[in-house]
Parts: sequence; structure tokens; C-alpha cells
Amino acid sequence: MAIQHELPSYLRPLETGPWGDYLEQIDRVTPHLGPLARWVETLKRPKRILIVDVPIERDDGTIAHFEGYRVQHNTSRGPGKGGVRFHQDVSLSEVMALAAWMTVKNAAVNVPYGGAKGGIRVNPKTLSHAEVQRMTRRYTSEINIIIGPNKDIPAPDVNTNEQIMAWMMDTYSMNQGSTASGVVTGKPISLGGSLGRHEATGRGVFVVGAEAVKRLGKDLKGMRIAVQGFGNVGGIAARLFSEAGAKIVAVQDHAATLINEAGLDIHALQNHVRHHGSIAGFAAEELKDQAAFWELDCDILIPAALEQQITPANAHKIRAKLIIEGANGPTVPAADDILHEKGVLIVPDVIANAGGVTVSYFEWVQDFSSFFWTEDEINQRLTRIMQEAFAAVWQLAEEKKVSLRTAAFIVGCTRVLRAREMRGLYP
Ligand SMILES: NC(=O)C1=CN([C@@H]2O[C@H](COP(=O)(O)OP(=O)(O)OC[C@H]3O[C@@H](n4cnc5c(N)ncnc54)[C@H](OP(=O)(O)O)[C@@H]3O)[C@@H](O)[C@H]2O)C=CC1
Ligand SMILES: O=C(O)CCC(=O)C(=O)O
Repeated sequence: MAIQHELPSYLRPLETGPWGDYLEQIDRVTPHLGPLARWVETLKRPKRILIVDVPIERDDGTIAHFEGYRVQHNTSRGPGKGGVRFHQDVSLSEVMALAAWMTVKNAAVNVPYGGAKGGIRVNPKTLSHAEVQRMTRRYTSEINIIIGPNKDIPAPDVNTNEQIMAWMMDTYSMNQGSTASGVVTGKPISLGGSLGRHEATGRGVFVVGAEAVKRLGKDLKGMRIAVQGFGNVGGIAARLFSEAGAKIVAVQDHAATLINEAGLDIHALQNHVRHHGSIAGFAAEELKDQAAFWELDCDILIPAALEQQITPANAHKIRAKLIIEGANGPTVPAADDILHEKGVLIVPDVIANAGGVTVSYFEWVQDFSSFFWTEDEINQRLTRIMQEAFAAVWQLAEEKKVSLRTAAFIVGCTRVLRAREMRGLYP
């Protein structure tokens, strides 16, 4: 029987991780919330945290235990909503921050949800397919009591996908005694998934990126883009930007950094990743020093991997004039300040990557009505919501002379706190 000796991450201080970054962002927006600032403490603590032990039997007969989390940060505007991450660095601080950013994001694009997130502290690449299935099902059973189509609706995030959502939906349904397709989104199309959900986050990154380029008075054609993370979000965003005439001059994943001044062939690279699981080994020049990625000469930088990637250590070296945050929380607040000083425009995560949850909302609505829309309808509605949300945030940022992040937080936090105030506190 495998015994884990490492202290659970939830016993380590929370404020130094992503949750600390989130708290600082809330402190920065508070002076702009007027009388609603009275309620701001609501945003500084999650509503509900569930930490579960996830034991599985490994293929070799040993038992392994993993830390699992589901955090519901806020449900003032509707059920909790947010993805599930399988990653070796998942911690309580991270899941709390990711859940909180969902609260702000869902309100910023005005979908009727609160914010939630879940995860398991595991590197799924070290498990077999059957072990991942057993772990997913056990985790779902453990969090079964707090999720549900009207309570909290998980979805994919890092290292989770349509198959994981199918297992979650099946496990939840078995526990309920009837099929509940609305309990998760990002499902396979054959199980009530939505057309366009797989591409939605990358597409949203592209839509707001194109809007930002327009506002800067530039032309996307020929612009040089560097993308960190070549998974669901980074890979699809890179493809859409290259199809629109931009050049993807650098791509980084965990294993490698590829560069090509003339622009990488993104279709071929996606094909390579499908077969090899990483961009490593693709026929392109490789940058040996992974940290040098941040110094590359480019017009647009798209962090689409994990949080806390842009820090004071690399922010001053960044040459891009526009950053579009595909990942959640990629820029720490101190780096935000450095980039602001340098005149770099940042389209923040809570707007830039909201395309995924927007189409998750469409999926949930389609599941309830058992009536499914065409991909064109979905993409058109997604584009409209993203453009309108971006325009509102842009206008507010100009009016109040604040960053796009602060403006997006003003929009999101105001909606959440207004709902909180109107609902009142007592049963
Ligand atoms: N999926 C979705 O719908 C949404 C995702 N997001 C956010 O987007 C980000 C990416 O998610 P998603 O694309 O779904 O995840 P995926 O698992 O599909 O892809 C993650 C990518 O990031 C890379 N990566 C991981 N660690 C590093 C690192 N240290 N340095 C460089 N690259 C790294 C991975 O490379 P490798 O495979 O080599 O580890 C992989 O290419 C996350 O922040 C997520 O929260 C936001 C909104 C919605
Ligand atoms: O689609 C969803 O419900 C959530 C996606 C997500 O986890 C995110 O936006 O970070």
C-alpha cells in the first residue's frame, strides 16, 4: 500500500499562492465599488470547500490516495460553475483562486452562474487510462453531494476533457438513479455536449484579441504571436489567429519551446501533438532555454498554460505590446504593475478566456430543453457575447482610467455584490 508522506498542500499558507493574487486583485477593485464595498468580504472567502480523499486501486494492485477538491466560491447569481483540473500542482490555494476567478468571469460576461472549481493533485500522465477512469469516478462520487445541474456544474480544465466529463456524468447519474446530462458541460456531443464547446475558449481568446487589435488601430494580418501552452486553449487560439493571417512565431509547452520567424505551421503542429502528446520533436527550431520564451520579439503574447507565469522576474523583459490571457491567473499583480508602466495592454483572463464557460452555458440550456443548436448559431452567439462584454469593459476602463482587469472586475464584482445585497442574509 502506497503511503504519502508529503504534508497536504492545504496545510501550507494560502496567501502566497494564486489565492493571494486574487485577494490583491479584489483589494485593487474595492475603491471602485462604491456602497457595495460594504459586501466585499463576501468575495474574500469561499462559500463552501470540500476536500476529499480519492483512493484508487492501481493496475498493479497497490492503493494510491490523491487529494481532491471542489470549491464553491460564490453562488449569489446562480449555481456554481467551473472546471476540474488534474495536475500535480493542484492545491487548495489554487482551486480557491480558480473558483473565485470563475465568480468574477461568469458575472463579467453575465452568464447566470456563481463560481466554482475542482481538481485532483495528480499527474494523470503517470496513470493508465483505466486508473484515470477509476480516479475520476471515485472523485465524482466523493463530491456527488454538492454538485448537480442546479447546484454546481463541473467542466473541463487542464488535463481533463470530454471523456472525463462523460465518466463524471455517468457516475453522478448512477448515484441519482437517472441520467442527468446537465450535471457537467464539455461532454461528448453524443451525450448532450454542445457543438463548438471544444473550441470555445480558444475562439473567445481570438474574438477578444481581434477586438483589442482593432482598438489599438492595428491589423492582425502579419502580427507576430507567441503562445505558451498548446493544449485546448493555446492550440485552438493559435490556429484561429494563424487562419486570420497572423504568424505564430513561438509556441511553448511543458517540454519544449519552438520558434519560427516565418510562422509555425499550426495544423501540422496540432497533428504532431495528437500523435506524440507534446510539441517536442516537431521539425522546427527549438529554443533551449525555456525561460527565454518571455524575451522573444513578438507583437502579441498569449499565456495559455498555468497561473503565475508572468512575474516581476520576466515582466520587464516582455516585448509584446498586447497580452491576451488565455490561462487563468497567468500574471501576478506585481508583474501587472510593471507591464502597465511599460504601456503593455493586457486583456485579462476573466474576459479573454470566458468563451469556454459561455458555450458551457449554451450546453446546459440545450440539455435542459433537449433541443440542440447548430454550430453556426453557437459561434455567432458566442462572438456577440464576447464582443459586447469586451466593449463594455473597454468603455468602463476609458471612463474610469483604469486597466482592463480593474474594469472587468468592477463589472463582475458589482453584479455579484448587487445580487448578494438584494438576496439578503437571513433564511
Ligand atoms: N479548457 C477550457 O475550456 C478553459 C481553460 N482555461 C485555462 O486555460 C489554461 C489552459 O487550459 P487547457 O488548454 O484547457 O489545458 P490543457 O491541459 O489542454 O493544456 C495545457 C497546456 O499547457 C501546457 N503547460 C503546462 N505546464 C506548462 C509549463 N510549466 N510551461 C509551459 N507549458 C505548460 C501543457 O503542456 P504539457 O502537455 O507539455 O504539460 C499544455 O500544452 C488553464 O489556465 C485553464 O484554467 C480557461 C478557460 C476555459
Ligand atoms: O466551462 C466551464 O464551465 C468552466 C471553464 C473553466 O473552468 C474556466 O473558464 O476556467
